[in-house]
Amino acid sequence: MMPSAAKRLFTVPEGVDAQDYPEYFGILVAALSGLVVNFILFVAFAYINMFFLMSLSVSGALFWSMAIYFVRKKRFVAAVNIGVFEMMFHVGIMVWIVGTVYGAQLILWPAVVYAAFSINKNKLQTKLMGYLCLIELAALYALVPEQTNVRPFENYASLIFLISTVCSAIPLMIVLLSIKSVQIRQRKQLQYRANYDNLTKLFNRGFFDTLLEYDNKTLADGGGPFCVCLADIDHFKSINDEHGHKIGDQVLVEIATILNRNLRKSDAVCRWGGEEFAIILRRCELSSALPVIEKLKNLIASTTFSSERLTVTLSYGLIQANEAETSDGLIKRADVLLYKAKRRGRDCIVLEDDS
Ligand SMILES: Nc1nc2c(ncn2[C@@H]2O[C@H](COP(=O)(O)OP(=O)(O)OP(=O)(O)O)[C@@H](O)[C@H]2O)c(=O)[nH]1
Repeated sequence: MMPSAAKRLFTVPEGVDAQDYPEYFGILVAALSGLVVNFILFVAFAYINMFFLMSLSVSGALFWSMAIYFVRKKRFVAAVNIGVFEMMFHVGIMVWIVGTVYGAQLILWPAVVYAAFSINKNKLQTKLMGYLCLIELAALYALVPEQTNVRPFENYASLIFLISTVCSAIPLMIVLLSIKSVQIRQRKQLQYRANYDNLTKLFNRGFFDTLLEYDNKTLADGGGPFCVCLADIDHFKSINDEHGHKIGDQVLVEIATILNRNLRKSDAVCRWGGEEFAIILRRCELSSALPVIEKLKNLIASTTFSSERLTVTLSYGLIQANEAETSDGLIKRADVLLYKAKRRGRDCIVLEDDS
């Protein structure tokens, strides 16, 4: 079982959005790794009585603890800056004392990448910190004389260099993979927002247009027939006016759920506009589409919506797609029928041959 302090540490603080989780955990894991590394260094230096380097590890641990504190306080930029500063400071002094042969300077590579971590950090600050790390790296190579005789490490230079390489590569990988997961999550979110309606989670109009064009092409290429239905909530304005927008939103979401659940997987439903929905019924003619829409109409009419237990009806315009018809033409035909349904007193389905 995870001890309660560790559990608390990995419990995301209130106010951190799900989209910021990779950033939060990336910074937290990097800071915890920094803390652990400094602890190990402290023990190692204590073992060989190197008191100054021990105190350096203590200061390093303090900086990483501060970084953890800031990330918990949702101050991601401050946490990153403290981490980068710790790495620069620590590496600079270490290399000044023991030289470059032991590879402590390699930790500046993950520092460059870590500098770019927080999304909220401005570009100039990120660039500046990255370049400072690189300038420090170059300066250490240029100014610090090579030393291979630092006691008691004189016979272990290549082994310590290998350990430094691994210890630099691991945080580099952690930071790069965290940045990658932030990127993937953001791309998925963008794709979702481009295709779906935020409130009802149905397809949005833009994506529906694309589907409709595809279905038109399929029909022209000899694919099966399909139907399109436009449906609009009746007197929705009065629901908003009498019960408020929040209840109006609830009604929209609940209607969307009914439409989605009661259509086949191969059909498609979208939020066409404010209180209007569009449906594609695939591989069916008007005679089989009508009972489906009638079923939806009856289901909605017999359901009570929202916490206010409202009854709601919709008006419907239903058409079958003709060959060589544009998406715009299809929607216009369905819209004319929907308008007719409204004029007929609402809560009804209108087809083209209805007089
Ligand atoms: N709550 C909520 N209301 C919305 C949203 N989008 C549009 N509306 C409302 O939907 C209402 C549409 O009103 P109208 O176009 O007059 O239509 P109606 O009252 O449904 O009347 P008919 O369509 O003629 O039956 C307006 O009051 C809009 O503010 C939304 O996302 N949430």
